Amino acid sequence: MIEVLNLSKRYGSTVAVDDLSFTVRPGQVTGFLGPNGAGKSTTMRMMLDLDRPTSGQVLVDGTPYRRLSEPLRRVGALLEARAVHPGRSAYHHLLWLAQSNRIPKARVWEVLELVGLTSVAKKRVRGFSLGMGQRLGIAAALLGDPPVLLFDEPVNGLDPEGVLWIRHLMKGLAARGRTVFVSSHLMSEMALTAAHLIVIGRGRLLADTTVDDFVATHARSYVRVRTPEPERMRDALTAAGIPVRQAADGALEAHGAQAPRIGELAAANGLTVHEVSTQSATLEEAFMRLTGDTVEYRAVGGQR
Ligand SMILES: Nc1ncnc2c1ncn2[C@@H]1O[C@H](COP(=O)(O)OP(=O)(O)OP(=O)(O)O)[C@@H](O)[C@H]1O
Repeated sequence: MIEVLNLSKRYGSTVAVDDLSFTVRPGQVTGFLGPNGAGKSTTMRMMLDLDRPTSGQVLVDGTPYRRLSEPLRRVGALLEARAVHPGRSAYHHLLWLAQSNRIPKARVWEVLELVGLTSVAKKRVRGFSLGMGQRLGIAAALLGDPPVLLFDEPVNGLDPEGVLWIRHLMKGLAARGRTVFVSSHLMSEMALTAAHLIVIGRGRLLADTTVDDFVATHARSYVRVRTPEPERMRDALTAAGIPVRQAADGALEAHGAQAPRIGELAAANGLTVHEVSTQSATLEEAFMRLTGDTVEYRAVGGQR
């Protein structure tokens, strides 16, 4: 379990993390979301004592990180910019980490196998692709078989097979009772991986809830209708009290009614329809709606 307690971090006049409190529980994958600059990496660094809080604290299974003995056995972490000596091999990098935490040598080969790097274990890290570097970082996180795991953008640089692998890995770890906390900008992937979400914006907590609740609360499903007579269809929907708007491609979007009702209305009015499809609410849409006002960097004229 990870407890974040009234955590704040200032860099000069920038408030990176602002009185943040939440708990990450074992047995499920918890996603950590927020726009660029929201304070996710800063929060994760403070969880690992790589950055000192201005105020507040983080407890890992009841203890601050700096007081953990053999920390790799308690918390495994993949942070975005992981420092690996480029002249070292993957094997020697992991061996060096293992020895500092009294982890047996055999475990090094085990994690190399687990992340699929056995065949390049003795090659220098300098020649590694982005994806191989990610796998090595994940191997390091798993080395001490810790109960708590933090991953900052773990699918960064991974190909589709790698993305699928990490999804199964994280879910598997959670299913075996681990605490798994993972940040990502890939909403579709997060929707498939996480059960719970912590969402922050400008360093503040915006949501602490299940993925299903989050989507249901912040995004709405609607029915998309294409017809050669959009004006008549719009009138029929409006007369039935169903709010409707027109999409950029000319299709109608009917809100607050199910597809069968729309089909029945079309039939009752003698309207031809070419499409009546339910558009399910997505995590991405919910995220955009909730965090829209907290986005720090946005392209001029950018569409949301
Ligand atoms: N070492 C630092 N010195 C000064 N400001 C910093 C430092 N680290 C982070 N910040 C600032 O703190 C804020 C939060 O940054 P942070 O990297 O934690 O956000 P993030 O949510 O991880 O963003 P991203 O999604 O882009 O990785 C930003 O405004 C950033 O510019």
